[in-house]
Amino acid sequence: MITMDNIIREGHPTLRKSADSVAFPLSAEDRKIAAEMMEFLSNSQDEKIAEELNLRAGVGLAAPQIDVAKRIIAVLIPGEYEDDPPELAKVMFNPKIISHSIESACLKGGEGCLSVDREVPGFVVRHSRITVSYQDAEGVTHKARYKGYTAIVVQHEIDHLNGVMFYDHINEQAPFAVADDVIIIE
Ligand SMILES: O=CN(O)C[C@@H](CC1CCCC1)C(=O)N1NCCC[C@H]1C(=O)Nc1ccccn1
Ligand code: NI
Repeated sequence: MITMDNIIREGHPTLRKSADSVAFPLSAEDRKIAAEMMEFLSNSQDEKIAEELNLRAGVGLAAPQIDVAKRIIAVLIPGEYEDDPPELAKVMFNPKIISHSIESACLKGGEGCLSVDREVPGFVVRHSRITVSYQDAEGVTHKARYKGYTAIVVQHEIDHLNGVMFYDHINEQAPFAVADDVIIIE
C-alpha cells in the first residue's frame, strides 16, 4: 500500500525525469502500481483512513511521485456533494494531450503538490479545455475531453510525467498577474 513515505519530495531526481512509456500487455507489476495509486487517492480522501495513515488528501497522483518513472497517472475527483459519485475516477496509461483550447484557466487558490512540502503562491495558468488520448489497463486507446477543475488536475498529472512541477508555470515577477482572458476557477 502507498503511504506518504512512498511519495518522493522535490529535490529527488525522478521528479525531473521524463517518464518512460508503458508497454502492453501490462506486467503484473505495472498493474499493481496502477491499482495502488488509485487506492492511495481513495484512502487519502477517506477521513478515517487518512487520519489513521496520516495521508494528505489528494485528487491525483503520477507514478514518478512514487519513484516509478513510468507514464501512469491516477485521478480521483470527488463529486460535488458527499454522496455523489466521483466526477472522475480513472487510471491513464501513456496519457497525451492531443488538442486543447486557446483559452487558458487557473485555480483561484493556486496549486500545491504532494511532492512539495511548502506553499508556492501564484496562478498556474493551464489550458481551460483539453483532449487527452490514453490507454486503459487492457491497452485500449481512448480519447476524452476535460474542462474546468478536471482539466487542471489532468494537466498537473501529465506535467509530472514530463518532469514539470506546478511552480514552473508561475510568473516569479508577478505570481498573480494574469491576462484578462484567463478563466479563474473558484
Ligand atoms: O500530482 C498530484 N499531486 O501532487 C496531488 C495534488 C494534485 C492537485 C493539485 C492542483 C491540481 C491537482 C493534490 O491533490 N493536492 N495538492 C497538495 C495538497 C492538496 C491536494 C489537493 O488538492 N487535495 C484535494 C483537493 C480536493 C479534494 C480532495 N483533496
Ligand atoms: Ni503533484
